[in-house]
This record gives sequence, structure tokens and C-alpha cells, in this order.
Amino acid sequence: MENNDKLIIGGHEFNSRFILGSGKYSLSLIKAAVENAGAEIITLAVRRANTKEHESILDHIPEGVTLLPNTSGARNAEEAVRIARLARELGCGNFVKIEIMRDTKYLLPDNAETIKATDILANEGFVVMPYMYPDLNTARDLVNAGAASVMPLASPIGSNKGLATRDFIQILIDEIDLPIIVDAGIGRPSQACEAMEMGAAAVMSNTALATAGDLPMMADAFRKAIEAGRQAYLSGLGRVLVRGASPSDTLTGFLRD
Ligand SMILES: CC(=O)[C@@H](O)[C@H](O)COP(=O)(O)O
Repeated sequence: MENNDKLIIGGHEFNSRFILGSGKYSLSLIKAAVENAGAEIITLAVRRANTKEHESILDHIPEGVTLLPNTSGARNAEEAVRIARLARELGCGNFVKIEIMRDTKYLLPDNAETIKATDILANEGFVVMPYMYPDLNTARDLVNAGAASVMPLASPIGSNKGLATRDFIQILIDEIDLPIIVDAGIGRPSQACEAMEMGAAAVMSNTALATAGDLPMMADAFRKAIEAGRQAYLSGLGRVLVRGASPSDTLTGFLRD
């Protein structure tokens, strides 16, 4: 069956709605993770592409997969811009995921600096995907700055705690006319599925796979969950009763009479 349900980011079309983080597991597992996840986009810390070691992450990423270099390590807009430009010089393409963190304890993104970096890099022709704390005003500023998607955190990076910011992500999904990609803290396939049922355009995960007992098998489970959540969203979820019950068939009422 032809898949007409594409994820479109900065004019580029993707079939998969699972974006894979690569930072927390070994190079030898990357190919299997991408294949089992069905992922078409994989993030890459620029320091891992720019290594002097004989093995570079770039050698392990299957052909046809879009690289999403991130600016991890940046503490302000200026540093993020510098890392993004370096990634482009290294041949990593035009996509960039902006990650700016001043806080080293909770690793929360700096929304104000993220808006500044988005503005500069979008003007330089990058496809900018900013990681952000889910806040509607910030999201609107990111749209105006030229972002190609918005990536709100579900819970702190690496926590596997799931959709702690659920209601605020829902506001972004309802109000922002860009793909909302739920990032960070998604610890289980069921949480990824829920994000997709809410109407998220895609989910990104790294730690959930990296800390799983069997990484490729977990990648497969995430792929299925994300597809199921998308399908449920597109089919229109059934309503929830505020109170009472509703009989499953009319016969119940008939027998009582
Ligand atoms: C911003 C950031 O670093 C996250 O994208 C991370 O790569 C994924 O978060 P988890 O490791 O919590 O899945």
C-alpha cells in the first residue's frame, strides 16, 4: 500500500516518524538500531563526526538516512551557531537540531538562546529543528524565526519518565502550524504511542533504546508503537464519557424490559 502520510520537515519528505538519537550506544549497534526502528533520520553529535579516531559514526549510518547533527555542548546561541556551521563544513548536510543548555543539572534547554540561534541558522539556509521547553510563546517565536519543526521535551533528557509535560505539548500540537516532534524522556513504546495519538508529528528517542536489554528489539517495538499511535490519531480516537456508562449493544436494554 502506498504511504501518502508523509512527515514533511523543511520541504523534505519522510515515511518514518521515529527519529533516532545515537549518542548513548556503541557504533556497532547503530545500523541495527536504524534498520529495526525503520528510522530515516538519525541525530549525530558533531564531536562524534569530527573525531580523529579511525572509526567515525558516519561510517555506520546506512545510506539514504538523513543526518541530523545536533549542537550538544552549546551553552548559548553563538556556540550553537558555530557547531552548526562546523557540521555543514564536515559534510553533514543542512539539517541541524539546536540544543542549548546552560543548566548542567537538569539539562533543560535555554529557550531564549534557542530562538536566537534558530533565527541566525534559518537565515543561512539550515533546516532548523530546535529542542525546547514546551512553551507556546517560545514556539511562536521559533515559527517566526524560521524553524522547520519544534521539538518539545517530554521530561528531562535520559530520564525515561515519559510525557511529564503532556498538557503543554498538546497546546503546541493544537496551536503551532509546524511538525511537533516529541523529544527527550520518552522511555517506553507506550509513551511514544501516546504522543502520536495526541497528534505529534514524530517522536525522538535515544536513552530508552540505549538502556534496553535488547536494543534492536526495542527499536522494533518503538517503530510499531509509533505507527500504531499515528494510525489511531488519523482514525480519530473515540470519545471519553465524563460520567456513567454506555451499553455496548442495544440487546442489554431489551432483556431488562
Ligand atoms: C536533547 C537531547 O539530548 C535529546 O534529544 C536526547 O538525545 C533524546 O532524549 P532521550 O535520551 O531522553 O531519549
